[in-house]
Amino acid sequence: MNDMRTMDNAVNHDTKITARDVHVHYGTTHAIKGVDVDIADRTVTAFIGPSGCGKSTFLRCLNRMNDTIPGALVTGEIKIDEADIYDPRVDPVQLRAKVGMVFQKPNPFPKSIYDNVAYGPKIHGMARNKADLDEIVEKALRRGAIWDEVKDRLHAPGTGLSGGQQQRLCIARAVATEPEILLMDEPCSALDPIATAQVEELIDELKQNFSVVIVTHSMQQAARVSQRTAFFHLGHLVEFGETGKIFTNPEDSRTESYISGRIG
Ligand SMILES: Nc1ncnc2c1ncn2[C@@H]1O[C@H](COP(=O)(O)OP(=O)(O)OP(=O)(O)O)[C@@H](O)[C@H]1O
Repeated sequence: MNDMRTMDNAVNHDTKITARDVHVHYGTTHAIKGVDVDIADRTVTAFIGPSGCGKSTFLRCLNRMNDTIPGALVTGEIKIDEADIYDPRVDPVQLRAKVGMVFQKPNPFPKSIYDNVAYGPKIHGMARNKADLDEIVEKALRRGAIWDEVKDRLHAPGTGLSGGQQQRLCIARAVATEPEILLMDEPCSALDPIATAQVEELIDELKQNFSVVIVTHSMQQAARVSQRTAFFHLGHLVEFGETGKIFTNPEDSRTESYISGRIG
């Protein structure tokens, strides 16, 4: 692992997240086994690996979403910008504003398009008045690459949009609180190829401002959108490095088997 980290010169951004010896247990299931990783700032990092290997579990460690799962126990150390996110003084709600999340299935609130995006900035006291809030909503919808499609129907329900539009609305909602990191758990798995291409293009733009970590079942997607890839297998982070290298010249035979379709 250490060799992989130092050999990986493809992205030179600073480290945003460090994880050391992270383990996750769900009751008697040991889902994550001693993961060490450094995730770079303003970079797309993909988590790949066979079903059940722990990708989503590890992703949820990064904004303490596992706290909400009864019986889940996370140990080890995870730091964002050198600060331990599991320190008891950290408020998980504030943390999740800084580390936004987009889920597999688009999940807009049963509210208007405007209110979906305005909700987070409102509860975090980001707007002094209505004009401020309007500006925040517009900026987020633009960053979500959906402004042009919704600007004339901001007060229509978010649930009335197409699946791909709903997912971009959810991305706009996630970026509205000005997070620094965006976690995406298979964000395109419910989308058709056109909507998938739009979201992938958006992910590419988002990396200018955010660290993006994406769980994907599609190796093609990982290759298209990410600069770094982590391959998980049976709860271990087997290999982590520059995406091109992972897909063309992996070090570990398990990675090789997975990318060539022999496991998974
Ligand atoms: N809420 C939970 N309660 C108990 N066990 C869980 C829970 N979530 C995940 N697990 C277990 O932890 C392990 C890792 O699951 P996880 O969903 O993180 O894998 P994954 O790689 O994201 O899988 P997939 O690609 O199928 O989504 C599996 O054995 C799974 O059954």
